[in-house]
Order: sequence, then C-alpha cells, then structure tokens
Amino acid sequence: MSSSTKSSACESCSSKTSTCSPDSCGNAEKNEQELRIKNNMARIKYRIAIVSGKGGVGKSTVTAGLAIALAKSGYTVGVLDADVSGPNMPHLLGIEDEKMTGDENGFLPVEAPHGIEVASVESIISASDAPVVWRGPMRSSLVNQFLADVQWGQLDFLLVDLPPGTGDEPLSIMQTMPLTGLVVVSTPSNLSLLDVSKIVNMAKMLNTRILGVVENMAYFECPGCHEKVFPFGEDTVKRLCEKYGLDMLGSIPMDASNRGSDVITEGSGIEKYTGDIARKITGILER
Ligand SMILES: Nc1ncnc2c1ncn2[C@@H]1O[C@H](COP(=O)(O)OP(=O)(O)OP(=O)(O)O)[C@@H](O)[C@H]1O
Repeated sequence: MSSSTKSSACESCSSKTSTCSPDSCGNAEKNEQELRIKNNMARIKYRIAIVSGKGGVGKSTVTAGLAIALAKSGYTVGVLDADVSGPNMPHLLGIEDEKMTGDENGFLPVEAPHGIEVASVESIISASDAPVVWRGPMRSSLVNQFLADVQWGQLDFLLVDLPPGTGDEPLSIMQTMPLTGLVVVSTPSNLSLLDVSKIVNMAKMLNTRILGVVENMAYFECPGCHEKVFPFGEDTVKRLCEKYGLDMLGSIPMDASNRGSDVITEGSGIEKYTGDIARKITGILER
C-alpha cells in the first residue's frame, strides 16, 4: 500500500485519534488479530499440527485418516488445511464441491462426513484446479485469518495440515498458534529422514512437543504371497525415533485399496492404520 493510500484510508477511519499513525494502526490490528487467535484456539482442547520434512510423504493423507478415526471415536474434530499452495484436504475427505461461507462473525467451516469441520483455501477458490499463486506473506496472512476467524465451535481436536518443510510458512504458523504438539510424518527413505531431523530441531527451538512419528509407505505387501517388500529400507524410522527419544506412532504400508482415488474410504488400509495411530495419540495425550 502506498503512503498516499494509507493516509487517505486514515482520513476516513472511524477510529482515528489525534495520536494514531498508520504504523500504530497496523500494530493495533495485529494485536487484535493475535487476541482473536488466542480466544478462538482457547475453545479447542488439543491443537495438533501434522508436519513433514518433505512434500509427498503422505502428511495430508495421514491428517485426513486421523480426523476420520478421531471423529468415529466420538471426538469433535476440525481440520485446518494450512497448506495454502497445495490444499488437498477437501478432496481427501470427499467434499471438494462444498464451499465455505461467512457471516459478520467470520468463516464457517464445511462439514465433511462424520461431522468433521474443514477450513481450506480450496473451499474458497472457485475451481479446485485453479492455482494458488499468492506470495508467501499473503499465504501466511490467510492462515492467520483462518486461525482468528473460523467459527469452529467447541472442538476436542483441531488438526492442522502444515506445508512441508521448515520454511517461513510452517515456522510462522507454529509460532502464531498455541500448539499441543506435532505429529511428524516420514517415509523410511534417507532423504525424508534427513529432513525430519530439521523438524526435530525446529520443534526444540520453538519449545514445541513432538507427540511422535508416523512412518508412511513403510512397505508393500504382495497380495499373492503376502511377502513384505521394504523399498526404502527397514526400521529406519524406528532408529530415528530411538536417536531423538521420540515415540513411533505407527507404520502405514503402501495401500492399494483406494485404487488411486486418494479419497479416504471406509474400510481402506489407510483408515485401519490411522485408526491405530489415533488411539496411540489419544493415549499419549490422556496419559
Ligand atoms: N500409504 C499410502 N499408500 C498409498 N498411497 C499413499 C499413501 N500415503 C499417501 N499416498 C498417496 O500419495 C500421494 C501424496 O500424499 P499426500 O498428498 O498425503 O502427501 P503430502 O505429504 O501431504 O504432500 P504435500 O505436502 O506435498 O502436499 C497421494 O496421492 C496419496 O493418496
């Protein structure tokens, strides 16, 4: 915004005082948003971010599977798709045609099966194949707006699907949001594990608890002879957990039962394995 636009906006501002300036006004807005985030998050019992060092390791799939498992166990669950440039949550939960609405109190999430409430940029853009070409600050500011203004109601769990890696965006969300803990998703490949080490260090830096690590695409089981094949190596995630003193929450094999649809279906392998992982997480939280 140019300074001339700022000053003309200031002239017409109803809260204008003799001492305020465009800078102090920006700070006041930021403080007000931080307060709204704090109040909105205070109504949610457990706020868990699902993170990964690399893209494509199944972070969103695990988030959707956990949401279904927790909701089926009777918890009230919301999912915030904070992966603004690659929002997939509505697709994974089978609600990609539903759009979020809003009123004077904020955004209303879309309801997915099992009563899961979902907020995603995919649910506010007109077509699911439209690229989200916003620059970093705009993406972060949308996520902050979601954190402050989505009307979740009283939730047991808010699962936040973060963008992969340890860049600006996941960092800023982790700093803004009061998190109960992180669930880290990794494949057993060396590259994925290397990047998990960065997540572990970032969590230490931010004093954020890691609830544990999920190993995804751990192995492939031959449907004929049931032999397990480990394309990325065996026990690599287990050894990483031992190295950092982390809980291993479970291993999910390559699952062919969705037949490439990506949507998490009833009775699929993903649903079964994420169900076991959800029970482990609730056990850790309620310990
Ligand atoms: N265990 C699995 N078995 C088979 N396919 C899987 C499994 N986990 C994930 N996939 C598939 O892998 C692809 C990538 O998964 P997903 O979008 O969840 O990854 P991601 O880590 O969230 O990626 P990004 O963060 O880059 O968006 C999807 O097509 C998903 O259906």
